[in-house]
Amino acid sequence: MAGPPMMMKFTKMHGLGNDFIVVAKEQALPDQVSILANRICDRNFGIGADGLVYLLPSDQADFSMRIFNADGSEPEQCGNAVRCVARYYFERISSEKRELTVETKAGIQRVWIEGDTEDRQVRVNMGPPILAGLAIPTRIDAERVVDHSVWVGTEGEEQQHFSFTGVSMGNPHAVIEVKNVEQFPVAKWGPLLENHPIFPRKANIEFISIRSEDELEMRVWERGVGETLACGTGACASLVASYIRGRTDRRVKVHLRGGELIIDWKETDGCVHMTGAATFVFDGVWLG
Ligand SMILES: N[C@@H](CCC[C@H](N)C(=O)O)C(=O)O
Repeated sequence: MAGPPMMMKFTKMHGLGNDFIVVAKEQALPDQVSILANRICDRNFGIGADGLVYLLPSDQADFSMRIFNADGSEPEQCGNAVRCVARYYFERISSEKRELTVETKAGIQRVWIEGDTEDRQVRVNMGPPILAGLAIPTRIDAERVVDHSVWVGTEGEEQQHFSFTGVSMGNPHAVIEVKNVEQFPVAKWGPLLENHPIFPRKANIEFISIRSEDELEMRVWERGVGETLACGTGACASLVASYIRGRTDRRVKVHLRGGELIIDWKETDGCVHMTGAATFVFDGVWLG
């Protein structure tokens, strides 16, 4: 661990409005990186972002990525951040190859840089979903957690019933189908579900409405962040849950508040591929 940076160069990027402060060319994480993430992601007193992302050296892949949520917690995975740092690496560090490998806490991922600068898309193989209850993790000892009932609310207050399907894409997700996701009070029920004791490491909560067998709408309450405009792993989890519940095909377009992602759960190897935009916003210097 290195000492805290006084001045730190960063690049602001986003994947469909899921925004990150990307820090590259450091050799190691600074001390107290969680406190830094919490301060720097603050939208009033910091730069403002959903997460702080470090692009670091790796001896197993082209580079490694560590991400910290806005509350300072470190998730295992982040689909939109992987796509952002892959684009960063390709355009700012080495454009030698369009197929890259990225080491994350959830394993090594393969990423493809597709299209021209104007219309650049980034595809990532997010690996196979984890469906076993205890592995997601949930407190349910079952091979799959499909349409499992939970009640949320506090004693004396309004109680609400939900049916969720559990999926891990390296990080834990609970997917809930609702009638009209656009009108759904995500900020009311999201935090109660995120912190429900059925999820020992909390969970990201996706609320979805199915448009057709190949299109769905999704809003997300992210663990450690709150409602965000998009979530890559959440979109993958939503497709997996919808397919195993017989509600969609294996390939869908996911409409998020910040844009669209194409999610494809390949029959050949059981891996979930995600394709979408990753966008540069600006470069800056954090004065700590
Ligand atoms: N926005 C992300 C997921 C970020 C991590 C998440 N908040 C967690 O704690 O698991 C994505 O694009 O996947």
